[in-house]
This record gives sequence, C-alpha cells and structure tokens, in this order.
Amino acid sequence: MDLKIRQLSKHYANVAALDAVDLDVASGELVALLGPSGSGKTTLLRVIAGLLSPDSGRVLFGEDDATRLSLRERNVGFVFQHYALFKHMTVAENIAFGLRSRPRRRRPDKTTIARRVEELLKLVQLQEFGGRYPEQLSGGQKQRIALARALAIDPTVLLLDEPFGALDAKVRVELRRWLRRLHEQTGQTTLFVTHDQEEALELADRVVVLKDGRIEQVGTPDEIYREPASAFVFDFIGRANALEGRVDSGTFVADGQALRLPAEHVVDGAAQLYVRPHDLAVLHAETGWSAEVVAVHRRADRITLELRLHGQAKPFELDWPIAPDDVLPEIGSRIGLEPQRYRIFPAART
Ligand SMILES: Nc1ncnc2c1ncn2[C@@H]1O[C@H](COP(=O)(O)OP(=O)(O)OP(=O)(O)O)[C@@H](O)[C@H]1O
Repeated sequence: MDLKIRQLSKHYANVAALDAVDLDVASGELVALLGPSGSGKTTLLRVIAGLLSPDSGRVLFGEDDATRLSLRERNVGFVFQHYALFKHMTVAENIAFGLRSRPRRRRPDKTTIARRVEELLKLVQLQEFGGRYPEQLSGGQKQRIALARALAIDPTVLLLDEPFGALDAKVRVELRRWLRRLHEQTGQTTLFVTHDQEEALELADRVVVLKDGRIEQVGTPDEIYREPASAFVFDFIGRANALEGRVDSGTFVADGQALRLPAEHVVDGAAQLYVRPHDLAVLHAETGWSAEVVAVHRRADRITLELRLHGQAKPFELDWPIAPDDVLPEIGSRIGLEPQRYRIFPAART
C-alpha cells in the first residue's frame, strides 16, 4: 500500500522534532530515513505507526486518513533496535502473537496460524528455530525473528527503527543485504530508519535525508550521492572537503585568484566548494591549481594526501589512486589539481 505524509509537525517544548514534513512512499518501495541524531527520524516513524500523535498534519494509507487510528487499527509492522521479542514465548509463539491476539472474528484458525508461522520461518531462513526461546538466539537471529513477527500480520507498511543498530559491523552488513533480498521477495512497503549513510545507500530504493525535523532531500541513492541538494547533504553522505572562496559574477574564486571555477547558479558572495577526496585529480603537469602537501596517510586500500591551499587554515584530502611504482609527493612540495566533480554552495550564514 502507498503512504502519504502531509504537513506533519510535532513539537517538544520549543524543539521541532518534525516541521511540516511531506513525503510520498509508493507501494512496494523500500525507503530509508537518514539523518544525524535528533533529526526526527524516530519521531516520523512513530507518528506513521500511530505510537505518537502529531500536532498537525496527516498520515494517509492509500486514500484512507489514518491520522487518528491506533497502532493496531493501522495494522503496521514495527521492528525496534532492541529486540522486543517476548522472552517467555518460543520463536514460533512470538511470530504467531500478532495473529493470535486479534479479535475472534478476524483471528485465523490454529492450522492457518501454524502454516503462516512455518512460511515466515522459512522466509527468514530459520526453519529449525521455531521451538527455541529468544535467549537461545544470536542478536542477528533475534532481529530476523522480530521481522518475521512484524510480517505475520500482513502489515500495510513495515516500519524498521535501526533494526541492526545493536549488532556488530559485519553482521550488520550481512543482514542489510539479506533484508534487501527479503524485500525483493515480499515487495512490502517499508520505511527504514538509520543514521548510517552506507546502510541507507546500499539498501534503499530512495533515501530521505532529514535535518532538524525537515526534509533536506529525497532521491535515489545515486541522486543523493552524486547531486546533493545542499552543503549539509554533501557533507553527510560520504567524505567531503569544503574549500572557502567567493562567487563573483558566476565564477568561484579561491586561493588568491589561482582557483577559478564556473558557478553560474550561485549567488554572489562567500561560498564553499564541496569536493570528495576521490574526485580530485592530480595533474602531473604544472597546470590547474596547486596545493601544498601537508601530510601523507597510508591506509589499507588507498593513500590519502592532506593538502592546503594558500591562505586557508583548514587542510583538505585527496585520495591518490597510486600505482605500485609511483613516487609519493614529499611533504612541503606542491601538486597540481583539478576537481572532476564538485558542487558550489553559498556559505552558511552563522
Ligand atoms: N519524548 C521526548 N521529549 C522531548 N523531546 C523529544 C522527545 N522525543 C524526541 N525528542 C526530541 O525531538 C528531536 C527528534 O528526536 P528523534 O528521536 O526523532 O530523532 P532521531 O533522528 O531519531 O535521533 P536518533 O538517531 O538519536 O534516534 C530531538 O531533538 C529529540 O531530543
């Protein structure tokens, strides 16, 4: 089912946890809500679930206004970061819980519930685990069961709040790939909260970037990464350098006059050039603009140079795609550069 959010606001004292948020999620989409701590991700998910009432605005499931409905009436599936399985129930009983606790006229019979539990155990690849108790499962297995339990009621939407947040990095990566495959099988409309940009980019059909209760950008992972709509999104998604300069009649100027780049659509005044470390090309000729090498960092998979422009206090980084017999530049020397992909934004007013 599709989901529409219209002008949703929620305040706590003088904090706007959600500030007039509009969002459309198509049926079958997997959408990540991404943003730093306190940006409003969990609040948005909880308002959609019916766990929190908004101050104003509407939540629509299909054409139906669900704003005033309870969690149960909305029939949503919810998975929390911390395993919320019932300890005293077996895995199978946990999965069956949502169906068993339905009012009698909507409750499937025992055989149907047992069949559904088997199907779900198979779907989350834990067929042998129905008789176990939650304490006999690993963290990753518990979250797969929590997901099976959320899916059991055939929810209108599936809402996941950092479901892998408490797991270690390797298990997280395995589980997010597993979740993507599962989503392809079920086609369930899903909203997924994360503060991990890699998780969002790898998993989601579309990513919603939140900041201070507002949507900064909505787009496919590619759009968000390649065409960030603001300095905030550029900085938040992946590694970014910000170089100080000015825009003057459609030209960005920095480093005295040495660095000049077209900036047609940026208003005149203080501005910043945003460029990722791997989007800076080293020029072996004495063309382009030049920067001083401040430090050389060897990493497992790359070499990163720390560079500085004339007159700028803050160094920036360049990833050097080094060949085995390349000679690394010396500290204090200068190298020629060319940004291959970049964005220029007016400097934030403080
Ligand atoms: N019950 C509450 N009482 C007061 N303020 C709250 C409450 N819940 C959330 N807030 C505030 O609302 C804002 C949004 O919080 P929310 O939990 O939605 O952010 P988040 O993006 O999910 O953050 P995190 O990644 O840390 O979970 C924050 O400033 C938070 O302090």
